[in-house]
Amino acid sequence: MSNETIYEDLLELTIRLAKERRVEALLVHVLDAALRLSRAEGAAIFTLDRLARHLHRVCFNYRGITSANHSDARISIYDKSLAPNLRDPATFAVSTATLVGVADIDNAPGFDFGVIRESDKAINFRTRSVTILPLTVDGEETIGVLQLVNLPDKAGGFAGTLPKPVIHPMQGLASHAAAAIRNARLFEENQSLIRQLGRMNEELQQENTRLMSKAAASKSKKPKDLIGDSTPMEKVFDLIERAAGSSIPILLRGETGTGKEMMANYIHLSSSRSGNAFVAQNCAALPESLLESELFGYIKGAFTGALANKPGLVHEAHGGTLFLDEVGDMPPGLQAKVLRLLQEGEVRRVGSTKTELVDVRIVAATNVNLEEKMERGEFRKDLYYRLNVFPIVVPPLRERPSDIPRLIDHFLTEAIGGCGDRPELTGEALDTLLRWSYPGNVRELKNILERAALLANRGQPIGREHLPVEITGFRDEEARHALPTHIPDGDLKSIVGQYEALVIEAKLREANWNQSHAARNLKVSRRTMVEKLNRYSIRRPGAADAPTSKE
Ligand SMILES: Nc1ncnc2c1ncn2[C@@H]1O[C@H](COP(=O)(O)OP(=O)(O)OP(=O)(O)O)[C@@H](O)[C@H]1O
Repeated sequence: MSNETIYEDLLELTIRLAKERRVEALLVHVLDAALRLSRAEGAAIFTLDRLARHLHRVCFNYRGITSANHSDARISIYDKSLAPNLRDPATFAVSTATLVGVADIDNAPGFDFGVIRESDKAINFRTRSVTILPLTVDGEETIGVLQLVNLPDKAGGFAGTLPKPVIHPMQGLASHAAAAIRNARLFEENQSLIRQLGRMNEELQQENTRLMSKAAASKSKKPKDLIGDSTPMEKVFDLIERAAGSSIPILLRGETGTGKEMMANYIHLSSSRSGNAFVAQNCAALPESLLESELFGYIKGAFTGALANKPGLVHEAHGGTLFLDEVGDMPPGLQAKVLRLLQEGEVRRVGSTKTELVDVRIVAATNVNLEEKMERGEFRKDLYYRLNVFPIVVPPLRERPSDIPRLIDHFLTEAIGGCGDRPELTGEALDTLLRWSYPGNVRELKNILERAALLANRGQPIGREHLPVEITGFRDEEARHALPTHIPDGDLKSIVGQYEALVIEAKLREANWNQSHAARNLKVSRRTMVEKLNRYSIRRPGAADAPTSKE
């Protein structure tokens, strides 16, 4: 092989190595070039592991039998007594960073060729001579060895070593190969670190999002005076928070006094509109014409007394929230106007021919059965469907008794208005409050406690005697169903009559003396109810007349 060919080969390899970033492909190039240059029968590359304890054969080409995979073939750098293993020619070359050339392995007593013979057996090969070049980077760090086997000898056999003119180029090849292998490994490590970092980054981002949503949830704008941590109320708050981000209309449903207005306010506070106004209007409180001018405003001269233009509540709520309480009682004429506001965002002031655009979110509330009203033609279907996009039902207090203790605490603190100590409750009074069914819901509890706080002497606890007779007249649910301990003498009809009177009275108290309500609960007609009230002379405490008329 001429010098020119050698250098051309080396140049080509250098170019290839510079381009190749995959370690395996690079090893194959190095072996090819080494075989061409040395004309050896086989070549292999061994590299040191991270801890420099073993040499691993990572690639070989013996008479065309190749492998570029990490194989199990490995040689220990240290012997059992942890001294460097200098008997094996490869570990000797790597430990001393010197070239080893053995022309005949059967006649080289200084070395142990056990590993070579073992691997020969595995591939049915016979190694005669071996030349091992250390793979050293920058003349400092040895990362492995290049092993050439069966170099040609002058006699045409394979007992040769590297001819002198090839030693130098071969060492050049080894040092290029060492640098390229190290760089490719660094590149692969970098890639895997980048992938690892990417995965860690993704995990961090997920964790961050989780923490942020947790923080957002704990930064909930729920006002402090909005009490409720029972499961039914948690569900309500969850729905509110879900809907808060959008501007869809919300319909709050629930009995009177359950806190619908407070919820409406909370919806507003949780939304992006919280910087603008929250405006509430009770639709049952005003006659139609007044309600219209209140809601939509008027222009000067629209009616007697309209001395100047006046904006309506919708204008005031621009950018914010308009709460329409008792929407079920909205007069039919106005329902069409509210529908237009909902659909187009358009309003027209009383007396004006011009329409204006406003941006308001509508939250409506009702304690009546809108579906029944719709059936009776008292509530527009289109408005119903438009309002009922996101209904939230606020449960009655009797369905969330676990909220009662905190509500009691809250209202008693409120009742003293920051003056003096909050009154205590006797166990009996607390028991009574916990057992009551609250037809008037939270508002009723609030009223009971405000009254009791006034009645109790300062410094004295609130007892049963400070609670309304309507509620102390009751025993608990079980007692109501159990037979009384004393059954009066008499015939069955009169005994049952006495119980009937007691039951009717109890139901009336429960319904706040609303006869129709009590009749409905007892599933009797109102006429039967009135008859029985007269028969048993039942009347509301404090009422003078006979109970035959309307409530
Ligand atoms: N969860 C609550 N925490 C504290 N106070 C409450 C709560 N719910 C209701 N209240 C109080 O009860 C009273 C009635 O509440 P609100 O007016 O919001 O009820 P509502 O359902 O809108 O009643 P209505 O249907 O009669 O208009 C208010 O004084 C309110 O402060």
